[in-house]
Amino acid sequence: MLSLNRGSSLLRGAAARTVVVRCGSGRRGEGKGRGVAMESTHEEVEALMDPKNTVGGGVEDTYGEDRATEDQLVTPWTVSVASGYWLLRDPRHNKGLAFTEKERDAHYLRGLLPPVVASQELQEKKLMHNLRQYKLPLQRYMAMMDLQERNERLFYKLLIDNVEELLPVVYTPTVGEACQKYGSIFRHPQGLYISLKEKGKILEVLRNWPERSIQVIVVTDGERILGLGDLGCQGMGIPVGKLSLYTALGGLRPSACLPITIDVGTNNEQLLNDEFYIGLRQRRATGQEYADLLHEFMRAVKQNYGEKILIQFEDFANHNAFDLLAKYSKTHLVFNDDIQGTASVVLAGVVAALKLVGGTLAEHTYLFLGAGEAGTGIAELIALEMSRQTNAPIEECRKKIWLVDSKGLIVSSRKESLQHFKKPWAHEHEPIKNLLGAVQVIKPTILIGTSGVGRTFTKDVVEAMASFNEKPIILALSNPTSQSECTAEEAYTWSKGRAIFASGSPFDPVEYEGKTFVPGQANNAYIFPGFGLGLVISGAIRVHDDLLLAASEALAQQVTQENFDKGLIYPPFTNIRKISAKIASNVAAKAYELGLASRLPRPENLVKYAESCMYTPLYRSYR
Ligand SMILES: O=C([O-])CC(=O)C(=O)O
Ligand SMILES: [Mg+2]
Repeated sequence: MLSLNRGSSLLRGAAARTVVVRCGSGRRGEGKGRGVAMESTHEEVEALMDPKNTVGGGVEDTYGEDRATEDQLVTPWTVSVASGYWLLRDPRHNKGLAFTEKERDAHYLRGLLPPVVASQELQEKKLMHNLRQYKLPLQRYMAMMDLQERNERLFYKLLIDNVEELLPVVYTPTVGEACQKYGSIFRHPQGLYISLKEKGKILEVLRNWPERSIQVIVVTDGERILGLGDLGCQGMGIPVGKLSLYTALGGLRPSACLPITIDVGTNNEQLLNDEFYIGLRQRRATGQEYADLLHEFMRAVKQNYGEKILIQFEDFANHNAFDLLAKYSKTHLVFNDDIQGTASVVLAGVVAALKLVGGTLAEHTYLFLGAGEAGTGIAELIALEMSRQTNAPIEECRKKIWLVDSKGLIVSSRKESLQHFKKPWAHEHEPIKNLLGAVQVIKPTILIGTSGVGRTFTKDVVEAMASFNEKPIILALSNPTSQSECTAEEAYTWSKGRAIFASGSPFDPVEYEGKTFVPGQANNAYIFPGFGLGLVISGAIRVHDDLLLAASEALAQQVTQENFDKGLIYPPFTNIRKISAKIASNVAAKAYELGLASRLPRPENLVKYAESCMYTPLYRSYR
C-alpha cells in the first residue's frame, strides 16, 4: 500500500526520479494476534490499549509509525526509483551489460555503459571463468561478495547454477577463513551490527535497515564461529553466508533476509590486539548485561516485524545458545541452527545410512565426541525419533546414546559437575578417560564427531570402529575442514574402504584400491533453507520438535538408489531447490496439522506452492 510522497530524496537532474514514499502502511489481514494463541509482553499489551495509539489489534503497522504517539520519533521512509548512474550502483536492480537498448533509453543509461548488450548467461560464463582464475579460496570469496554488492541477481544466478562449486566459496569452509580475516578484507558493510553502544536504541537501529518486509533474521554474537571459536564482531560472515543460502537453496527473497551480528565484545586476545579489528575493543559482556541486550533485541524484532518473523540463532557459545532457545521459543518463532538444524540433518543421514547397514534406530549404539550444541542436539533428536518408533520412553532411548567430552565419557558419577544440557546423557558406567577407550568399551555402530577439534578420530579410533563393525558409520561434523575430526581419506583408508562417511565440511571424492568413494556433506545447509521456507509459507508462529522431524524425514526420502550405490547418505546439492521444496512442504504440512500455521486456507499442493514461492534470479524487464 503506498501513500503520499512526504519524504524528500536526492534528485540528480533528470537522471533520478522519486516516485513513492512508504509510511505507516496498514495492511489488513494476516495481522498480529489473530487466530492463534500468542504471548504478548505486558508492555506490548499496554501499548495496544493506549488511547493515543491510532492503530488497534489486527492491523499491521510494520513501520511503527501509526502506533507511535505524537511525542515519539519515527523514520520517514522513502522508496525511490533508481535510474541512470545510481541504477548501475543499486545491486538489487543493476544488470550491468545486460541492460537492453530500450532500458538504456528509458532509464538514462546511455553513455554510462559500453555499447555491447550481453545476456545474463554470458555474464555468468565470464564471471565463472574469472572466479576459476583465482588460486586462493579467499579471493573467490571476496569476488563473490563484491558481486553480491554489485549485481544481486547475477550473484544468485551463479550460486544457484553452480551450487556444488560455489557453496564452499560463500559458505563453509571459506566463510570461516573470511571471518578470521574479516577486518582486513572488509570493504562494504553487510548486514546489521548491533553493539552494546546501541543499547536502548535497538528499535531505531532496526529501522535504519532499508528493507521493511523482513521474513528471516540470522543472528550471531560471534562467540563460537564454526569450530573456530570466538571471532567477535567478525562473525558477521556467518549470518551473511547463511542468508545467501536461504535465498539460493531455499528461495527466500534476498530483500526478506536480514543478517545481524550482536557485538558484546570478544575474549579473543588476538582480535583485541589487531589494529584492523572491526568490533568493540572490550571483553565480552556477560550475565545481566548480556541478557538485557539480547532481550531488548528480541523485543524490538517482534515489535518491528511482527509475530511471524523467523529468528535463527547461529554460532552462539553453548551456554547462551541453550538459554536463549529455551527462553525465546515460548514467545518467538526461533530455532537454533547448531542445535536443531544440525540435529535434523544428521538424523536424516543416519536414517538413510540404515538402509545401507540394516537395523532400526533403536538397534544401533551411538557414540559422540563433543557434548555441546550439535552433540546433545543430535542425540536428543535421535532419541526422540527412536521413542516415536518404538513407543519406549525417551529416557530409555537416551541410554543407547553415549557422549564423550573433554573430560571423557559422560557418566553418572560426573553428574553433579555437568552443565545442564549434558545431564540427560550421564548414564551408569565406569569413568573412561578418552575417546579410544570409550570406543573399545561401548562398541558403537555409529561414531559422530561434534567436538570442534580437528584430527581427533585417529587411526586407532577408526580401526577400532572397523574391527567390530562391518560398515562403521563415521560422521566427522566439525567445521571448517581444519576442525574436521578426520578427513574423508583417513576414514576410507583406515577402515579399508568399509566406512560410511560424511562430514560437515566438504571433502573431494577419494580413490581407495581402485574404487571411488564419494563422501556426503552432513551440513545443516540441507535443512535450514527448506525448513525456514516451510515456516514462512505456512505462517508458522512457533517451532516444534515435530517440525524438525518432518524436515529430517523429507531429506532422508530424497536419497536415491543411485546415491546409495555410491555410498552417499545425502543427495547431492545440485538438486537442492527441489529438496528444499519437499522439506518446506513437509514442515508446512506438519505446522498445519499441529495448528501452528496461521496462513489460511492451507494450499492444497504444498510442494507446488513452495516451489511457486521461490525467488528466481533471472533478470526482470524494466518498463
Ligand atoms: O556453518 C556450517 O557450516 C555449519 C554450522 O552451523 C556450524 O558449523 O556452526
Ligand atoms: Mg553454525
